[in-house]
Amino acid sequence: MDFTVDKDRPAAMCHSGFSPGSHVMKRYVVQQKLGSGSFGTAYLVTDLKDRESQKVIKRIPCNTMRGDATLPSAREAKLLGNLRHPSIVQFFGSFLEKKDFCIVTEYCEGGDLHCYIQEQKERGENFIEGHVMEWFIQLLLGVNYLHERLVLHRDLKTKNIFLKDGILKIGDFGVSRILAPSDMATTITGTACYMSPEVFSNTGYNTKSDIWSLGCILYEMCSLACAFDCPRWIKLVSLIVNGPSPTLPPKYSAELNDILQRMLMKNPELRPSAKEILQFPYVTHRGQVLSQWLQEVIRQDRKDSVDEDVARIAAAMQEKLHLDSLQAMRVVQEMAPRQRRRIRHEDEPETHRLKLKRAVEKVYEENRQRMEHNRRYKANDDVLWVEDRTSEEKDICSEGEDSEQEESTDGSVLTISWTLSEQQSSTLRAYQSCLQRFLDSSGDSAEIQESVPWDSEDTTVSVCSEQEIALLRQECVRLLGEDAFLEVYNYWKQVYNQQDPDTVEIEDETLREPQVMKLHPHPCYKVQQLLFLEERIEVESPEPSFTWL
Ligand SMILES: Nc1ncnc2c1ncn2[C@@H]1O[C@H](COP(=O)(O)OP(=O)(O)OP(=O)(O)O)[C@@H](O)[C@H]1O
Repeated sequence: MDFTVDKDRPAAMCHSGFSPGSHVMKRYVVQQKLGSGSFGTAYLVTDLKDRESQKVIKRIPCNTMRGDATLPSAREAKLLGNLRHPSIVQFFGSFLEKKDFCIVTEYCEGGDLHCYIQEQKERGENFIEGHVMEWFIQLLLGVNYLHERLVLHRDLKTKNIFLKDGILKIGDFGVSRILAPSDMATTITGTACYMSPEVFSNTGYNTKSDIWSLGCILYEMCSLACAFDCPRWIKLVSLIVNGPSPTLPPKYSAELNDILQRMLMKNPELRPSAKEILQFPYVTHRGQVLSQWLQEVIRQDRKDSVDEDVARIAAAMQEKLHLDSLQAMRVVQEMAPRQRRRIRHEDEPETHRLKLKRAVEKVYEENRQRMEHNRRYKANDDVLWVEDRTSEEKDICSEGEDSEQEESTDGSVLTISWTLSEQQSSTLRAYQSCLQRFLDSSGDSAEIQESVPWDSEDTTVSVCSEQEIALLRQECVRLLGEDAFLEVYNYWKQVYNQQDPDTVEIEDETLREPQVMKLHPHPCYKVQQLLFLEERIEVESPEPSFTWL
């Protein structure tokens, strides 16, 4: 449903890229291309000036940008660097490479949430509620952080959420700002199925519009399908604006479904803020369980690293003793039989050494067993989560699970998916302290130090202007070429001029679907958006003149 283009992309849209092994800005070595999206191409790179860490460079052709937007874009990019939160993909900087604008961000090795959900869908299993709740809380903390700083994301979707060290991170919010710092292009041309009703009625995009999108993401995490989806733009709009809100599958709790319904209220004023959602008793309870569990994992991890040190020392001692014994044996072998008999009686130090060796072996074995016991971690999954299963879920999940699980004091089952690396453990510590701070302060925002003054005071922005529509039209022409654009545009215009564009049977020969729509569905979908917006701008009243279902 969104406009990700790669294979589908017409030749006109292809642009220059980095080749693997090449150096960029004498600092980054390109490892591989990660993929292409609507705005540009993402590459995995090694940063030679930052401990050879892995980062992502997103290369955006300047012709994708609105007008001469590079200067404001650079300013926006600089401001993005001020945002630091465990649930937000870190933005490192930007530069111009030839004629392309490049932004450098943190690399999230777990890929994006969209792919993760697709894989789960292929397995035919839903995520359990504990898993969804942990992700949801991570996203709420990130969105709350942005909103407290008066920053709107404007393009929240599963493709813009990444997994790193088992934590979900909101990314790509910079791209929309950087591409269109002075207008709202991305608000109207973003991914349609996450758009809120107010975007279509042109009453302004605000923090509550992000909440709507987050609600769509919550639904998708539970149902493994889009909350609102339809191949026809006009029908999709009608579903979002007037259709009923979807409900979660019955396996999820009434509390979670209630939260979803509140996030998907058609009237943005009735939707709760991220902070309010975090303060709902059900979410707070889950947050507390999660925070305690994280504390335990961090404590355990510290203890494990001490245990590892003890084991290393024990092993070194054992090796030293072994070498000493070999040395002693060689000396003894070189002796005459009489000499050997004599020293056998004087062999007190050797007996002492054997005792010491046995003691060290015992400590070593104890340590090994303890470490094994402590690591009741599963290595087959790339996600960190606390299970809080119903007994039925426990039965289902225990089939085929060979990892040991422990009941915590409040009955939740604790599971961690890996042995923590230094980086993972520091991410978890940052996340735990951020969650705990929120729980302790009940969301008190007095601590905000820096503010990123992008969005207006009330963080409401208009969503559509004639200029925007002109730009969208230009983009459609660029993507499809003039002739194909006109063919698709005229086709949809005629379809929409029918009495009920949704149900009309297209019998008229002149209304045969253009071939290009099959070849390049994503750009053609944009043409539908264009028509919708043109219609919107023509009418004075905020209500669209289409026949709504
Ligand atoms: N920080 C990152 N860490 C890991 N993978 C990333 C990162 N940023 C982007 N990617 C991956 O690179 C690919 C291209 O991403 P990009 O953001 O350009 O497009 P998209 O999000 O797929 O589509 P669109 O731009 O239409 O939203 C995707 O597969 C995405 O998962």
